[in-house]
Amino acid sequence: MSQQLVEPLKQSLQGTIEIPGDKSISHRAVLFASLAEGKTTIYGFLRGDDCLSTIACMKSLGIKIEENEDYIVVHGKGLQGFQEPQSILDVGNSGTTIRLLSGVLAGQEFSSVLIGDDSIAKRPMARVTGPLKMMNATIDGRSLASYTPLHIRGGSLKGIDYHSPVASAQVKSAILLAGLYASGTTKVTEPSKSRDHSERMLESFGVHLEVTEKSVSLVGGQKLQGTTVQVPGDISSAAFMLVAGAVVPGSDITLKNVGINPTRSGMIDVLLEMGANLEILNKRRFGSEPVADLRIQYSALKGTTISGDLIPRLIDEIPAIAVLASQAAGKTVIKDAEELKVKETNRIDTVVNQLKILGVGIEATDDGMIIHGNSVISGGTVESFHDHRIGMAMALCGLISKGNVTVKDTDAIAVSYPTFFEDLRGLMKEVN
Ligand SMILES: O=C(O)C1=C[C@@H](OP(=O)(O)O)[C@@H](O)[C@H](O)C1
Ligand SMILES: C=C(OP(=O)(O)O)C(=O)O
Repeated sequence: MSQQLVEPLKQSLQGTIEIPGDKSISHRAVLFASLAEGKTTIYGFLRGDDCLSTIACMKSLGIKIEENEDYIVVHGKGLQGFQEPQSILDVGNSGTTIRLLSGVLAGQEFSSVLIGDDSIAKRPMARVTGPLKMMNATIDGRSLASYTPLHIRGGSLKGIDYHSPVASAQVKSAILLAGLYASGTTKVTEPSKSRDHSERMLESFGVHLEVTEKSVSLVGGQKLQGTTVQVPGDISSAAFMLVAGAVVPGSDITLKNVGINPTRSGMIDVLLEMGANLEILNKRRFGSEPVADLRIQYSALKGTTISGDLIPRLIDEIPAIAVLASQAAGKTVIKDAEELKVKETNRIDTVVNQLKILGVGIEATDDGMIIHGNSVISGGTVESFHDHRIGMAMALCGLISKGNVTVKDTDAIAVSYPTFFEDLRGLMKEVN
């Protein structure tokens, strides 16, 4: 098993790095480009394990994808261009791949089987297979298609007006993708707005959608046209570097080309609320997505409460936020975040249990956690449990601990941020 020893820093973090491509947007770029007619060129694609799983699945469905160092080219075949896969489609560790792909496969007359790793086997699929079955897809799987392996045979779909019980962009996107194949209109309404990358990107491929505060609808049969996509840096990866800059004394770092889509930027709101010295510089657009450079300098922080509609805007950043909160003055309360329980691990349990091992004052609650600030991180050995975000959060602790922190199973970090340790080391080199 891979592991990394992180030693307490004797210096501050300084310098500028470019954050790797956004994982959510990279998945969508390959998937939508495959559904489109003609060629799509994607710049800034994240070569993380999850997005590579999406590429592998699209190749198994007969799509030609050229992978170059700086860009990839997808030769889309249109909505009806996929071929029946010759073998099982393996999504690895990626919830986004299996859920979005299920929406596409629901529109295909052929049969496909989807599996993933041990983590995927525990993640709920009924939230996607339920509405897809309402649209007429035939889907089987463990516990009535609640868990993998999933067997999907689609075709002849009808549009639905679906009220999702969870704010989930994966659910919303899967239904909208199936909606492209359905007769009539498909509409999804959510309890709070989830990330809207699918809506923005479908529009740039030429699809017309009706968007309101909490709902999206589209009419089936619309064609996608190949285009060029420039993927912004992933704010969920940037979050770990932002926390490092905020908590390592004397630090001053700049992260370039970070996506600041308002449905994803809850981390920025939280940092500012906690008193971080954060500047949002050089705001501009990469296609339909807003980006900026983020400069963060070490400063005193205070605890906060994070709840309600803010949660979907920072759900993947909570492991990083827990580390940030451990260094703030006072208590930080995170609530309404039950969704953490169904990520790569139960992130309420893994964050709380691993941070406790390192000496952080932290308690789990039913829907989140309470983190006690001014915690002294003593050091020790912790595990990622093959959850990339847990691995990175624990590594951050090593930078500010009294003793060394050993993080086990750090290979998992390649799921979303393959150059994490390299980038951190880069910021250590450019020293005072
Ligand atoms: O659509 C996406 O790209 C994602 C949506 C979120 O999941 P849910 O849709 O389950 O909320 C997020 O946690 C995940 O990392 C990526
Ligand atoms: C939950 C995550 O991803 P996915 O659902 O795609 O596995 C994540 O990246 O934190």
